[in-house]
Amino acid sequence: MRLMTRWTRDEAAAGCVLALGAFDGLHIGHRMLMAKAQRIARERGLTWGVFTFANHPSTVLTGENGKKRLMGNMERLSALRDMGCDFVIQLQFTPALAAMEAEDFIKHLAQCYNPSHLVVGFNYRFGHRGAGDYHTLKEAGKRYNFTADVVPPITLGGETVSSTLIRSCIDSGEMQKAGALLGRPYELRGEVVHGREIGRTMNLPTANIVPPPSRQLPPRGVYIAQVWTDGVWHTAVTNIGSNPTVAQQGALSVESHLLDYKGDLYGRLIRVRFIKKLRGEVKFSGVAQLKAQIEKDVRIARAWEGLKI
Ligand SMILES: Cc1cc2nc3c(=O)[nH]c(=O)nc-3n(C[C@H](O)[C@H](O)[C@H](O)COP(=O)(O)O)c2cc1C
Ligand SMILES: Nc1ncnc2c1ncn2[C@@H]1O[C@H](COP(=O)(O)OP(=O)(O)OP(=O)(O)O)[C@@H](O)[C@H]1O
Repeated sequence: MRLMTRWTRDEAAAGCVLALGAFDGLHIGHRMLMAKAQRIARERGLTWGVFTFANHPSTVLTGENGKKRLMGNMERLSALRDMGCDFVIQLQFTPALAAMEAEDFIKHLAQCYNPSHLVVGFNYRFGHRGAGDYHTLKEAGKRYNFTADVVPPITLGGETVSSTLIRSCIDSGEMQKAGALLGRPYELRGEVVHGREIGRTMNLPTANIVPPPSRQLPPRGVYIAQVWTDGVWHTAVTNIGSNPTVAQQGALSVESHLLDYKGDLYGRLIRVRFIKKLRGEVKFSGVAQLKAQIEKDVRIARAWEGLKI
């Protein structure tokens, strides 16, 4: 899979099928759209690619920090590669790009990548103040020699799937619903860093990661989780919080106790998948009470592991 990060003419892309969008999280709606782009490309013997942005457009459009991300760029690129994508055009969304008129945007797209077909969703907007939509694309295609397809809303349980809906599920701890909309459990990745090393004194060692501030975090509390390390998924209990029982003003940490795992994880890359929220974070009167509660959390996770409920 090739990665392009600039608006430059790319002869190799000529004639391709292109899927356009912000594509944060690669949820089941995004995947349906991409499956369509891939199917059309394969039927016509063409390559297919994704046109997207390295930063979420909201980082420029809202003037604040923008929407929290459901996926890091590396994670997204590796998922797109696994989906069989031939190339990704991942540009920086800048104020200049936000100010580009819809017609100019199409002109740039046509001149740089010369696609023969575009695939967008029903609510895709582009150009200054979101003036362009799929009608604009279809019309412009007559002049720039491409056709365009629009994907109708993909829904789940009567709701239109969207990155916004998934963010709000994660924000309220509805991890099972978030997982259903994503088509996989919500995941954070990171290198295991050193904590206070109190966990091991309770016989409950934890692997701590520090997700980037740009990532959407589930609310503070304890979760049944799965942790990936060295190619194996382990059932785990994960706490997101500041450990009020043992810390005065602890920083927020994401720490997982892997069931039935012995080994040194410091410095390793782990993936933490959030399956189900069990409870909120509690300030216990002492370490003994905290330990008893975590052991209870572990028993629930073990029962889940047996049943996979
Ligand atoms: C499953 C799980 C649940 C936890 N629940 C709480 C909690 O409710 N209250 C709390 O103060 N700390 C909680 N903790 C955090 C512990 O205080 C922390 O793991 C312990 O102090 C070890 O920290 P360390 O990794 O910095 O050594 C929890 C940790 C885990 C793994
Ligand atoms: N549920 C869906 N059904 C069909 N197409 C979709 C769906 N969700 C997104 N798309 C399309 O996928 C592309 C990427 O859209 P985008 O990343 O803005 O998705 P989104 O989930 O709607 O995000 P947000 O909630 O942040 O607006 C667009 O072409 C969009 O129209």
